[in-house]
Formats: sequence, structure tokens, C-alpha cells
Amino acid sequence: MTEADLYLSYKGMLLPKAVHTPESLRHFEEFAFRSDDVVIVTYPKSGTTWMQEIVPLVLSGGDPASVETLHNWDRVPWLEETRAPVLNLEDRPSPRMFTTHFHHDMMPASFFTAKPKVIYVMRNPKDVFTSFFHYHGMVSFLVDPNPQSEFLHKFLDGKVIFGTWFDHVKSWLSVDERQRILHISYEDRIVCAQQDLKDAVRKIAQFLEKPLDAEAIERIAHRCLFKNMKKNKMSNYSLVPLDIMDQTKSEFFRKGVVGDWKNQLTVAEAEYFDAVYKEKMKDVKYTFPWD
Ligand SMILES: Nc1ncnc2c1ncn2[C@@H]1O[C@H](COP(=O)(O)OS(=O)(=O)O)[C@@H](OP(=O)(O)O)[C@H]1O
Repeated sequence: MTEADLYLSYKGMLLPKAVHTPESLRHFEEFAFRSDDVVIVTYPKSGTTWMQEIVPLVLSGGDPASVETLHNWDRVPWLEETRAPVLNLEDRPSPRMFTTHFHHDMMPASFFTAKPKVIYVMRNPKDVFTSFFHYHGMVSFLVDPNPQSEFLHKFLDGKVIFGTWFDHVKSWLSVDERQRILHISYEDRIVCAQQDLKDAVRKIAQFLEKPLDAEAIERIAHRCLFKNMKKNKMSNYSLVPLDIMDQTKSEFFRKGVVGDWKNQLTVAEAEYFDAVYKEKMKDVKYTFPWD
């Protein structure tokens, strides 16, 4: 199927029609944030699912109940998606947890007045592309990413769902309010060394002002390792029907590593990617772990 069949255009950006409707987008625009909400923000394939596991565990002091009984899309729902209006989010007790893939300037008015906390996760865009490519190959409501070289141009030009990685990252890096936004990278924190995950859990707990003892930190870090999360059916998308997400083609928990782009991009594609990156990111002062 073509982009015209599968996507709608919203504020100049493509979105998959299967999970975004005019109603869900209106619900997003009118959503009333509270100051004690926690919002996970990512460009797709940057570590969303990992954060949807870690934040509920941190806020519950390590109690696994919610991550064992609720799908991640209901546990920390995407505010722009079709499930959001039916989940009675207004009635959820504080602190509520949400996810969004939207850019900073697309956030609803209440976001700027209530000022909830934000955890912004970034990942090397070449690895994002690699993960995105495989994801498009197994999800029926997204376009076929082949041929790869064409999809790469679309990715770099923002002619993919959620627009360009560059604009997304730049929009969220422009928010410099340390009390309110935590910028964290997949590479710094997620690399599957247990120690790194403990550091990540500690940092997130501190940011969310949730004191945790060493044993709780250890337990959360262990649960959030790639190999352990991959077994959690409430997080691994195994309950999504095969005709929507065919994990025989590529698993959602695919590799969970840093640098897999080296196995995906040709030398010429990687060089082209680097040239575009250099141009688009030339005014960004932030030091990324992949630079
Ligand atoms: N715990 C943990 N540790 C390491 N890596 C992890 C973890 N959880 C998810 N992943 C990897 O994250 C990639 C999916 O990204 P997202 O969760 O952001 O996807 S989505 O936007 O919600 O569709 C996807 O990356 P790739 O393996 O490179 O495709 C997942 O495998």
C-alpha cells in the first residue's frame, strides 16, 4: 500500500492512520496536563519501550504489578494515539505517565502552563534508521521500506512518520529547564551492562524525586535489561496480531545494541548520512555520545 493509503498529514507531518485519527489528535490538542505528570518523549525507535518499563517501576518503588499486568501502550499511553481518548486518562491518579512522539512545538497549550516533567530519550540516528527500517518491514500499517536507499532519503528528508529526526531532537534540546526535562541517550544508559542500567535508574529516580534503596535500583535495572524485557509479554508486542505486526519477519526486541547501523548501511549510505547530519546539526551545541 502507498503512503496515501496508510498515512494522514498532520501539521506537515505524516502519521499512520491506523493509530491516529482526527478524534485522537483533537483529544491530544485539548488534553489537560497536570504539573505532576511525567511525559516520555522520543523520536520512534529511540528507547520508548525501555522507558515505558523503567518509569512505572521507578514510580512504584520497584513494584512490578503494572508492568506485569498492563500493556505498555495502556501503562504509559501515547497521548496522540487512538487508545488515549478511551482510557479515561483524566481519572487516573497522579502521578500519571504518558508517552508522545510529537515535537516540542506540537505540544498542547496545557503542557506549557502545567509544565509536567519530561524524559527525552535520544539515540544515534543511524541506529534509529536501522531499527525503523526493520520495524517498517514487519508492521502492516507502515509503508514497505524497500528499497533501502530510497527509504534512507525519505528518512533524512522527514518524509516518514513523525517527520525528521533532526527537527525532533533539535526541538526538544531547545528546552533548557533542568528541573523539568531530563535528556538521556540510549547509548549512555541503555547499553546492556548492568552497571549502566543502575546508573540510569538512579538518575531517573532522582529526576522524578522518588527515593529508592540500592536493592530496588538493582531489581529495576535487572528487569529492564533487554533480555529480560524481551520476555515480558506486556512489553514485547507478542500479543499484537500477526496481520498487524509480524514478528516472524523481525522481532520488536530485535537486537537492542549500539552501532548496528554498520551492518545495515553501505559505506556510501553512511557517508551520505554523515554529510546530512553534519549540515543539519551544525548549530547544535549538545555533545552526543555518538559524535
Ligand atoms: N531494555 C532494552 N535495552 C536495549 N534496547 C531496547 C530495550 N528495549 C527496547 N529496546 C530496543 O529499542 C528499539 C525500539 O525502540 P522504541 O521502543 O523506541 O520503539 S517504538 O518507537 O516504541 O516503536 C529496538 O531497537 P533495535 O533492536 O535496534 O531494533 C529495541 O530492541
